[in-house]
Amino acid sequence: MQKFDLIIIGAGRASNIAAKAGKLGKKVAIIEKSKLGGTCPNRGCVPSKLLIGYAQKIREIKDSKKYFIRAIIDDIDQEKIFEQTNEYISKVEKNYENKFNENVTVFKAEGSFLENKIIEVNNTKITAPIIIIATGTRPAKVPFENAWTSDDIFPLTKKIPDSITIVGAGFIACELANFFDAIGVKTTQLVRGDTLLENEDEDISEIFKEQYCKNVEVKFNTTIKKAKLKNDSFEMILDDEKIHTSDALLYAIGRVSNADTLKLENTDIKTDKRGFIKRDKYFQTNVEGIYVVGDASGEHMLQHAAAYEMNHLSKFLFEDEKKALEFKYMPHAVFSYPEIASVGLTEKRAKELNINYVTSTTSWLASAKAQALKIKYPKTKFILNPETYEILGCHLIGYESATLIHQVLAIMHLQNDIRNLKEMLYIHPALSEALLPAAVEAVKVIQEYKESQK
Ligand SMILES: Cc1cc2nc3c(=O)[nH]c(=O)nc-3n(C[C@H](O)[C@H](O)[C@H](O)COP(=O)(O)OP(=O)(O)OC[C@H]3O[C@@H](n4cnc5c(N)ncnc54)[C@H](O)[C@@H]3O)c2cc1C
Ligand SMILES: NC(=O)c1ccc[n+]([C@@H]2O[C@H](COP(=O)([O-])OP(=O)(O)OC[C@H]3O[C@@H](n4cnc5c(N)ncnc54)[C@H](O)[C@@H]3O)[C@@H](O)[C@H]2O)c1
Repeated sequence: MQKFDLIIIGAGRASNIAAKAGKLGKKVAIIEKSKLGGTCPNRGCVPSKLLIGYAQKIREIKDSKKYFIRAIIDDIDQEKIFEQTNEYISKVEKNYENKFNENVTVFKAEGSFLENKIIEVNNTKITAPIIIIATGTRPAKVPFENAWTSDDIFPLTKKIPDSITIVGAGFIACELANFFDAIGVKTTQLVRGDTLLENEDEDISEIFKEQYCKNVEVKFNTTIKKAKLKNDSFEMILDDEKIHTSDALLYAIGRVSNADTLKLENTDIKTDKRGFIKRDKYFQTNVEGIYVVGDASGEHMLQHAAAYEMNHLSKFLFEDEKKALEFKYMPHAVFSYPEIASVGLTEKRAKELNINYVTSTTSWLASAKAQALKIKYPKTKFILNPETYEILGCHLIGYESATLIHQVLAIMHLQNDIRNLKEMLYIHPALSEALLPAAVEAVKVIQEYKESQK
């Protein structure tokens, strides 16, 4: 049996914990069955955002008539787009290998538990007093043979399709369908309900739907009953019995836990109903010394959440941080066209929680920079506690929303009071200034509420 100070299963974001522990002189084993770096740089956030960069540029050119410019796109070199993205992916693993010093042993194989503190990898038994499970998720299984998931395009090794059908209405479907449509692949998105991005605040997802469907062809309230690949083309029968065809079919219908690969039945570790590993506020499973972080916990499924957690866990294990990490506000963004960013409660959630709240929704158009973008829909919606001025939720839709939301986040993290957003100084007429009238309106709404309570 080989003995280590620390074993990590899953070399996604947890690679950073291994590198840090190695530098501190700990004897570390890190086990990875696929590529070092995990989902985000190999088949997730980074390559998908590289693709979205092309889509963004193409959309701007296509929109240029608003600026009295008649621009014609002569050619989009789809091959080059994928070649460059594939090239980025091909370098990830080497970069990660270079993070580790001689104290870190990398096992390139699937790891699983023989018992609570004993792991088997490559027919070797290894043990450590501390084990971190950071095994992430994989795409939900596709219901038809030869259908793709996002893993099949990162890297894309097959022929670029002339047409694609994308099933789903969440993050991945709305980011990738926008991309494929923008680069000239005939794209159809199939949605089983009548909303896109159903977890966003309702007002925001409505605006999104209206704008997004101006570009991407979306069929709502439909599913595929049967699908078969015939002569390099998918023939699909939809639930209204209509036939739909495309070269490729991609499912983006959520992700599932990888915990089923760990042979947890040999341990006392408990999972929830969805198969994600349970943990306490210190990220510890019900077995002492075994921790679970990142997507493997099924809580946030976002890279910045995984990074935040893992950074905290390494301070907790190897420095003097002994407090639990509090995720007060977890933001996210959808990098589609339009772009959405959001933090905290949606109005629907506030209603479900039966809490006292008020809302304010403001257009960005008071800002000259926003006007210069020549789009009318950008909005800021706040959900606020009218007693305390606390920002409970903030939802943005419009150009660079993911960037803009950070000033709201900063206020929420420091001293959460919407009046701070109103009183701060803004550069005129930066796009960020669009949040000033939103804060002014939000404070007014709260004051009107307070008046009404007198
Ligand atoms: C297409 C796509 C786009 C995304 N875009 C964004 C975005 O824009 N912003 C954002 O915040 N998040 C995004 N995400 C989510 C983000 O990628 C994840 O939240 C993040 O990668 C989670 O990191 P992790 O380290 O917890 O898990 P992972 O990075 O998934 O790492 C887990 C690793 O464990 C390995 N593993 C699993 N089981 C075993 C085993 N038994 N033995 C050995 N190894 C094992 C896996 O091979 C994997 O490498 C995106 C995801 C996808 C799929
Ligand atoms: N910008 C970002 O931060 C970003 C981008 C991409 C992915 N991600 C992460 O990756 C995760 C996975 O993304 P995703 O888009 O696969 O999941 P998701 O949970 O965002 O969306 C899944 C979608 O599939 C639909 N769906 C589920 N089962 C279906 C079925 N059988 N038939 C038809 N539709 C079905 C759901 O209604 C939903 O619209 C996200 O939860 C997110 O955490 C984040």
